[in-house]
Amino acid sequence: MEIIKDRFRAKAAAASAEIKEMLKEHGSKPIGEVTLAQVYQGMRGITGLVTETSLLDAQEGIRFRGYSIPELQQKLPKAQNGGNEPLPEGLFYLMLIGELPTDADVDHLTSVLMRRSHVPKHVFDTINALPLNTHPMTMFVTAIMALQTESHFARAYAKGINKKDYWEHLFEDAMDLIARLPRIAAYVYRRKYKNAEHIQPDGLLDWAGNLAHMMGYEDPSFYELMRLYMTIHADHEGGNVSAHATHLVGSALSDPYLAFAAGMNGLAGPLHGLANQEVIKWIFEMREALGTELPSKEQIATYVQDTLASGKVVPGYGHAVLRKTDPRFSAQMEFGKKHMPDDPLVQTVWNIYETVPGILQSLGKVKNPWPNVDAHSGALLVHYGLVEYEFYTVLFGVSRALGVLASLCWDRALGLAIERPKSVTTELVKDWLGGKAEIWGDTQ
Ligand SMILES: CC(=O)SCCNC(=O)CCNC(=O)[C@H](O)C(C)(C)COP(=O)(O)OP(=O)(O)OC[C@H]1O[C@@H](n2cnc3c(N)ncnc32)[C@H](O)[C@@H]1OP(=O)(O)O
Ligand SMILES: O=C([O-])CC(=O)C(=O)O
Repeated sequence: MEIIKDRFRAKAAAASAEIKEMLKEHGSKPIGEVTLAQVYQGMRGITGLVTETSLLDAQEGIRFRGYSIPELQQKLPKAQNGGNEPLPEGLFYLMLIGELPTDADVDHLTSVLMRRSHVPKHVFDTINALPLNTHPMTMFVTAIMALQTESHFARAYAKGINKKDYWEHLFEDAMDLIARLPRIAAYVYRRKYKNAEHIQPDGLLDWAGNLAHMMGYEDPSFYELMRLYMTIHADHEGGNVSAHATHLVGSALSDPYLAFAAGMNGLAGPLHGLANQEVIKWIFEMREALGTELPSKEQIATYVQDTLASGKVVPGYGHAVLRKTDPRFSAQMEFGKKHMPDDPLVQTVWNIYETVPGILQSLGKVKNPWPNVDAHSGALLVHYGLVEYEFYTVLFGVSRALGVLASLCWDRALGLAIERPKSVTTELVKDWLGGKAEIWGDTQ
């Protein structure tokens, strides 16, 4: 039995008992009011979910179990050969268990993931059956679905299991899936862009380092970037599209492969995770239109105005919850200053940062004019030669697995219910406004 599962069992049992008591005493306490506008506008600001792994503050940004990104960069274990960036395995441990891991905990987790990382041949055959022009996110999700044959949870459920034991089987799937994703992502990358010349995993490397290695990158600072990237993209509390979709589908007791694939289909949307590809595409198009590698701030401003005038969003800017510069953007900016301060593409990202917020602010309707995580990531990747921007969201997805699958373990361990909010028709809303109907659902 792996130590991490025993620790999770103990933590989840204690939390479950505490929540039961809390609900017994306070379950009928109102938590807020909902306006009609919120119902029509993406439920923004409605508290309706519990997610233990991280919490987002509109001003400060994300905290994972209470720790900010700079704190994690300081406190999480690093790669042994002089690494400076946190190992994402450590973040996974923190999100799952709720405590900072020791170096030994992370070492153990790395070896557990390595041991579970085998991907069956039919998954590769499934990827190979897709036409080469398939988007990498479609290949990635298709491979995850093909891997569903391996679900312990689905097998156990078909045989018949006690509700109390759901999480035990789900946990196995979550660990297996996280272990296998770097291999799948690297396979997609090399099939689509590197002549299908695949690279075997290196049993001595950490989870993110191995991903870099299997993709064919050998620069140690790219390994460091992957460790940082996989850490900062992992979780963003529960209401974002990928986390919410995973949670929602998992609430029907669809196994973790099915639930995670649903989350990844959401991540593939341009207003969510696909924005990282859109950002770099937009910058490349701008450079081409202006005929320069390093557009001036005035040129950028004009290009932004043109983008807005054509009815498009400026990718990488704005956020549904955040109201300041995303600390994930700042962490990447720090990385850029340290490793590639003179790179013209990275400098362009910084010049855009000085130009766009003022313009968006002047529109008067954009609630957050500041950059999000996706505004920066692509430029760092291009620096190391990873220019195939359609692949970027796959990297985001590998990282996001850590948060949403840790959360799924919590969902089942806490016995959370199938998600099923009430919806209404506009017809009913009009009747309600006219005093002819009630609108609330059964709250019991
Ligand atoms: C990992 C992530 O998912 S981070 C987000 C990645 N997505 C992007 O970067 C895409 C660009 N940004 C956006 O489209 C939005 O800011 C979102 C989707 C992130 C948030 O959406 P919302 O919460 O609805 O934003 P908000 O309440 O500020 O929107 C109000 C108006 O401002 C517009 N707006 C918001 N951001 C931008 C932007 N970057 N460029 C232009 N207009 C924008 C909205 O489209 C909306 O316009 P409308 O009233 O004409 O429909
Ligand atoms: O929180 C959100 O809605 C989007 C986001 O930044 C993420 O999921 O990382």
